[in-house]
Formats: sequence, structure tokens, C-alpha cells
Amino acid sequence: MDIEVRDVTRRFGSGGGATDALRGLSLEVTEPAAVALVGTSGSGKSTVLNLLGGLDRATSGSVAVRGTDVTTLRGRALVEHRRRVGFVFQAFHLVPGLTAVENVALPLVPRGRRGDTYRRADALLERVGLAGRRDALPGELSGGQRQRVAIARALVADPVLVLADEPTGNLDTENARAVLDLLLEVRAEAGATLLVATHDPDVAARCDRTVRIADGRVEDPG
Ligand SMILES: Nc1ncnc2c1ncn2[C@@H]1O[C@H](COP(=O)(O)OP(=O)(O)OP(=O)(O)O)[C@@H](O)[C@H]1O
Repeated sequence: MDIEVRDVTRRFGSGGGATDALRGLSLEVTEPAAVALVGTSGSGKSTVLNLLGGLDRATSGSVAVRGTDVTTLRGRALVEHRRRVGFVFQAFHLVPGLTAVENVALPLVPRGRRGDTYRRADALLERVGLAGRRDALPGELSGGQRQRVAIARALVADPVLVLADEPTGNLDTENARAVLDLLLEVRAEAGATLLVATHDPDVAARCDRTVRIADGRVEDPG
């Protein structure tokens, strides 16, 4: 089982001001696939991604990635889990003072030899068509190029899971299509599961499966 989310709730705040972002959400992905999470703004898509990536903790329920219950992880084990997950965000989230290759290598920095790390980062940059821009800073790249760097960074540490939150939201139609093509291709090559939160019906249509979230739960397809 790649992903098994069971009856998860996530409450932000407390008392009268509390918001229940997730209200008993369950989701299974049995084998590596590209899965679109769709639903209106505020339905809970980003919250699901954050829980799976170990960036946030469920209030109740269980969140398992390849058999590991993320909700019980603490300290070093949680850091290790985050390292097995690649993230791609709408706003790219590259480090502005680092070059493209340095940004891609970032998830590998705490381990491995420097030479190996950069060889791997360069190979990924080549894969996303940016070998020639390895020494460019994010500010010198277009939006589509920045998202390609972010995709390379998300894949550099051989993740089992790639989480993408509106990855094409800041791109024009042509760049959005090219970036999505690339994301789907590299996820298939890596044999990782991709979960992509999106408002774009074209993005959802290109995934293997669509999960619709409404009011913090998976909406019954029936
Ligand atoms: N840190 C937080 N503190 C308080 N409320 C939060 C927090 N994060 C999310 N929420 C609330 O939880 C609900 C779900 O938010 P979430 O960001 O998961 O929705 P979403 O489906 O990703 O929305 P969008 O499509 O606009 O990105 C919303 O009502 C939101 O306001």
C-alpha cells in the first residue's frame, strides 16, 4: 500500500474559533500512481498534502506512507520521512541566493560526498532540460524554468512520494502543460506516487485518478 489515510481529522485553533480542516478523511493509493486532489478552495487539499509530507500533524486518525504511520514519527525519524518526500509548490520555493544546481542538490546536502551530490543534481537538471542553466540564480530564470528546477529538486533524493500543491498555478497555459508533462514523466520513471492538489481540470484529467474533497472529506463518487 503506497498511501493509507484513515479517518483523519485536523482541527486548527480551539473553542469558538476552531476550524475543522479535515473531518474524517480516508484515502487509499494501492500502488504508485498520479492522483489529483480536487475540490473548492478551503476544502482541505493542502492540509492532506502537509500531513502526508510530515509538515503538519493530524488531530486524530492515521496517515501511513508505504507502511510507516507518519503521525507517530518524532525527531530524526520525522526528518528521515520528510527526506523521502519531494515537494513542489505553486510559488516554487527555491532559495534565491543559491544557483539552480545548488537548489536541486539541497535535499542531498546532509549526506553523501559533495562530488556525487552534484553529479546527481546535474543529471536531474539535464533531465528537466536545464543543464545549460545550472549556474543561474532563480531570479534569472522564467517561471516555467523555476518550476523545472523545483521538480528536479523534488526528485533528487529518490522519493517514494511527490506532493505538488497547485504546481502549474503560476504558469501560463503553454508552460503549465510542459511542466505537467515533465512532472508526470519523471514521477513515472521514479516509480513514486504523485499527489497533486489542483483547481485545473486539465491537470486532473491527465492524472491516473481524481479524488474529490469537499468539506474535509473525500466525496463519494456515487
Ligand atoms: N494554519 C492554519 N490555521 C488555521 N486554519 C487553517 C490553517 N491551515 C488551513 N486552515 C483552514 O483549513 C481549511 C482547509 O485549508 P486548505 O489550505 O487545506 O484548503 P485547500 O483545499 O488547499 O484550499 P486552496 O484550494 O484554496 O489552496 C480552510 O478553512 C483553511 O482556512
